[in-house]
Amino acid sequence: MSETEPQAESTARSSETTTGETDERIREEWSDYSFEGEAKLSVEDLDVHYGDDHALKGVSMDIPEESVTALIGPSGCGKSTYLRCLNRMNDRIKAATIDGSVQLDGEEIYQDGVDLVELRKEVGMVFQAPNPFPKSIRDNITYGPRKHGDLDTGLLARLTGRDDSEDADELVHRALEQAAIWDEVEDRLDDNAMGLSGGQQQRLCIARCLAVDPDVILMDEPASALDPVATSKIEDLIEELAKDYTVVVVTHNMQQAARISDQTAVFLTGGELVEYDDTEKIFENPESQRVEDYVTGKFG
Ligand SMILES: Nc1ncnc2c1ncn2[C@@H]1O[C@H](COP(=O)(O)OP(=O)(O)OP(=O)(O)O)[C@@H](O)[C@H]1O
Repeated sequence: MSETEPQAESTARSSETTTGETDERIREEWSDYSFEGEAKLSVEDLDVHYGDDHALKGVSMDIPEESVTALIGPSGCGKSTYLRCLNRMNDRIKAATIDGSVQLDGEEIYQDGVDLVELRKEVGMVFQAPNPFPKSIRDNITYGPRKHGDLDTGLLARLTGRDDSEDADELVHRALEQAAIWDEVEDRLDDNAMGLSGGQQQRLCIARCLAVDPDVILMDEPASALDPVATSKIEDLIEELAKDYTVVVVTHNMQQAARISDQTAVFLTGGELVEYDDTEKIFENPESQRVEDYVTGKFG
């Protein structure tokens, strides 16, 4: 992980780097951006329109497995739109038209016949505001696996006499432990999740996402509604999760992106991905003047 903090002062740069033409050159250069390990997701020429609004313009980038990729940029530049394309959540938005390609492990997710329930199981999502179900902590965790049929309960289980409670208990323990919240809730698993603090609720939502055994976890500003202590726990957790999962996180907080991510993609107004590189490079020595201005706080 990068220890880098955003630079306080910008270095002098040629004015020509502010032109669109030069941004194009920069994009061509980093389109060869190479990282260690395999690409988990490969995005090619992704365009999204909401009606006449062109929200994402020809975005191409590969996302490496088992690492943290941060998406940063000013409000409205298309970060959440991009994130939602990675598990086809934009399909739910009537006005959205999506063109281009997204491959997960080399398989096109935008081809006909893709099972969206399976896809969203493999590519899970955690939202900005914690959104636990108004059910017990235990039921929040077992809900997904039951829905996907991974825990066989109900009529069939009763008829066959099969008792899956042990499996369920193991699963609940594992997911809560992985989300670093087990110690805080182990003696109140049957309490309503709505009684947890905001930070605990968000870690429960992460545990709920982990319970269905995803490969990729998409996070849309997962700590923006939390206080600094709860935020720090989520950041630690994200770094820990990246040992086993591919994490893609949208954040407005540049220090956070610098602290927790391995690579950073900078989107700027108009839905363009302007630069994508190792996080250290983006924060210490970006190619684009516009990116430097953004990460040093000159605009945005
Ligand atoms: N459901 C929607 N219907 C219509 N337009 C939308 C929808 N969602 C986003 N947009 C538009 O698409 C553009 C990109 O929005 P998006 O939410 O992806 O940006 P963002 O970078 O994530 O913004 P923020 O940082 O404020 O969350 C904006 O112009 C926004 O108004």
